[in-house]
Amino acid sequence: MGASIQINGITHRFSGKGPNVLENLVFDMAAGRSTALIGESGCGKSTLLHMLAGLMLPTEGCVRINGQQVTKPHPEWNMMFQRPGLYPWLNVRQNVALGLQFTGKTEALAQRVDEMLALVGLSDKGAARPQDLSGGQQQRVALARSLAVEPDVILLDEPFSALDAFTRRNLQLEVRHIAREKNITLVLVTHDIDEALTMGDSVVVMGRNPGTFQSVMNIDLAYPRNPIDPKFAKLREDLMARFKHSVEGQPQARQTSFDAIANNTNKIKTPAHERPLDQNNGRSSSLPLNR
Ligand SMILES: Nc1ncnc2c1ncn2[C@@H]1O[C@H](COP(=O)(O)OP(=O)(O)OP(=O)(O)O)[C@@H](O)[C@H]1O
Repeated sequence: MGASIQINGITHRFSGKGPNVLENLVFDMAAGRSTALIGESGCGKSTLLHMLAGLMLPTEGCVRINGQQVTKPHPEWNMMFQRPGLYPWLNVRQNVALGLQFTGKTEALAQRVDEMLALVGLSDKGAARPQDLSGGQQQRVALARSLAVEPDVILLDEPFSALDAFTRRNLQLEVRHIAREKNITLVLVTHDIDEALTMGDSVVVMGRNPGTFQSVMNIDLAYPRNPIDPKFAKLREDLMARFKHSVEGQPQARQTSFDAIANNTNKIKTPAHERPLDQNNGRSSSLPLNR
């Protein structure tokens, strides 16, 4: 399991004469790595994620997963959204089984569903209806459904943003732990700097108008990561500075965006951690550094 992802010179316009929404994005993700995308609202994070999922094709360039050009969705490249997307007329077990049924992986289905429910800590909720579960439990069901098909890739579009802080943190740790155990490649879109630092092996900061990759930070911290660790705090400070730089670099800089992110984090003043972009995974990259 696990798949490498190549973002290969992606430029995108929604209409022929419209502006570039994304411009010349280049990035490689190794199999089993986790990459967090952060950036101002409207910089194109979700658009890019939809392209990784094969739900949308770029105007120029392409996405390759394990070397194959992505032209349509694939059952083993799973997307999880802010809303869990469960079917209310099915119980938890039936919701988890759905992914397996869609992909035709019905061998030992009941056993597989049991395993997945145990993995996400919901063994006692199989007969419950989704609407009788908490928001965090519903996201766990969605996670179990995603994991059941043994995905190579999970794409997360702000999946925990509607949850309370405690549940959110537990799920961040659990999803990262499970993905590491199963060598699943993760791509996470988030507005939450601590979430990016908790879950990402790399954090990519995007700029807006058009959407570009501004800088990449490799996060050399052991898992599980703890926001009160001084090293975590240093990385947070650096990432905040990079994010602020990306906002100020925009033609129409919007300080409010930066403030919104800044208010999401605990501020601890420490020197910045730096790692050059061209050391990313030991590969060269054409992304511009933003310092
Ligand atoms: N179907 C569409 N047609 C035209 N423009 C679109 C379409 N979808 C998105 N856009 C525009 O593309 C840009 C990027 O949108 P996208 O949703 O990818 O940004 P985002 O970074 O995910 O934003 P947010 O953080 O607010 O979710 C925005 O300017 C948006 O208005």
